[in-house]
Amino acid sequence: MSASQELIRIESLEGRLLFAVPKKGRLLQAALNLLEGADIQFKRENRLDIALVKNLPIALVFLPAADIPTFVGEGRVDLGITGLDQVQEHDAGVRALARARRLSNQWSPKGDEKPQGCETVMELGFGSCKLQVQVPAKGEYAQSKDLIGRNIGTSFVHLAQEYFARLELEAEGYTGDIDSALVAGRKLRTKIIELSGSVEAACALGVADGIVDLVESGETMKAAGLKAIDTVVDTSAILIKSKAPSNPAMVDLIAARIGGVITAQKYVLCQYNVPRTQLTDATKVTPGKRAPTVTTLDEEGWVAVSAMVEKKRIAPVMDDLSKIGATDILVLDIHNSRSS
Ligand SMILES: Nc1ncnc2c1ncn2[C@@H]1O[C@H](COP(=O)(O)OP(=O)(O)OP(=O)(O)O)[C@@H](O)[C@H]1O
Ligand SMILES: O=P(O)(O)OC[C@H]1O[C@H](OP(=O)(O)OP(=O)(O)O)[C@H](O)[C@@H]1O
Repeated sequence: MSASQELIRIESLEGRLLFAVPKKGRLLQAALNLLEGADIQFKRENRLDIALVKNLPIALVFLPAADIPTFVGEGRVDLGITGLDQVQEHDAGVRALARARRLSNQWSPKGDEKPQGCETVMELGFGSCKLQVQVPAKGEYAQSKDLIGRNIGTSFVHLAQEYFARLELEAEGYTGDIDSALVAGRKLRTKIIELSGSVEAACALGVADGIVDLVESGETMKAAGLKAIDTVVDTSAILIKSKAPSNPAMVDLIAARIGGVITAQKYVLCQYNVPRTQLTDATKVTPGKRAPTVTTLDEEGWVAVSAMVEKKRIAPVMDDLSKIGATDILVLDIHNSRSS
């Protein structure tokens, strides 16, 4: 792209809310599905990492999931979709930088003028996995503390540093807060080795004694001959916003739309008829998200009930309703929803 085309693009961002979306990897497709459900319409040109939204004053910015907390945290981008693990790693990095500044006396108590950091708006219901400490399945290490003083391979360097600092301090009987201990210039005995991918290979290749990496099904871990011995973070995808968004009303609108899509994905609508005498029992089975809707049927002693039920619970709920005497039980998909 020529410099002038680049300029036109940057100018066309003016007045638009910037929304960061993972550009590849595990979160990309689910994030795109959410945007589609929220009717955020855009066309991503080949190789361009910015896409203007056609029907709203928004621009999507496609970034690596690991960088999104930095852009949102510094207020360069208003909203973002990424993993909680990435936000926590970023926050741990900010703490490490602050400690390093204090140690070198470059720390100013006033801090920067702009509010830093990002806020979680909501969990998005995908990208669930665990950041775990893993060791060779047939090796000598049984607990994380056995790895103190050893080599640890990870892409989550700052979380791993804090995790092992805490372990080392516990092993020494230290009960104060770890930040003060680290600010006091305490050196980590465990060596954290930064790796950018294929972390599971590090033990077999002799680079590391243990690793800290993500586990979902456990297939990759098993294939590499590793086992998990502790969890550092239980993570899933989240929507984050900057502490000083350029257009708070637009942030709220997008959050409400995305929240509606998530609710629609999570719930089904269950409708049934039940004798009025059984209504109390039936509404205990289907209390609804807020409350069930009950209408009188054109048949003496019967009512019709309609309630939202979590998709994953619908089969036992239908069994219970049948036992109570409910009939004509229907389950309907919810296309979209809005609760406020
Ligand atoms: N196996 C998994 N199951 C579910 N979610 C995952 C899984 N692996 C990663 N994630 C989530 O997706 C985020 C991005 O990971 P992913 O491996 O897709 O990154 P990436 O941008 O492709 O980077 P990299 O080039 O380092 O692989 C993670 O931070 C985590 O929140
Ligand atoms: O427990 P599992 O279901 O096997 O998933 C875990 C793997 O998924 C992620 O990697 P990904 O496949 O996204 O590739 P990457 O190593 O390039 O990040 C993660 O880093 C693990 O390697």
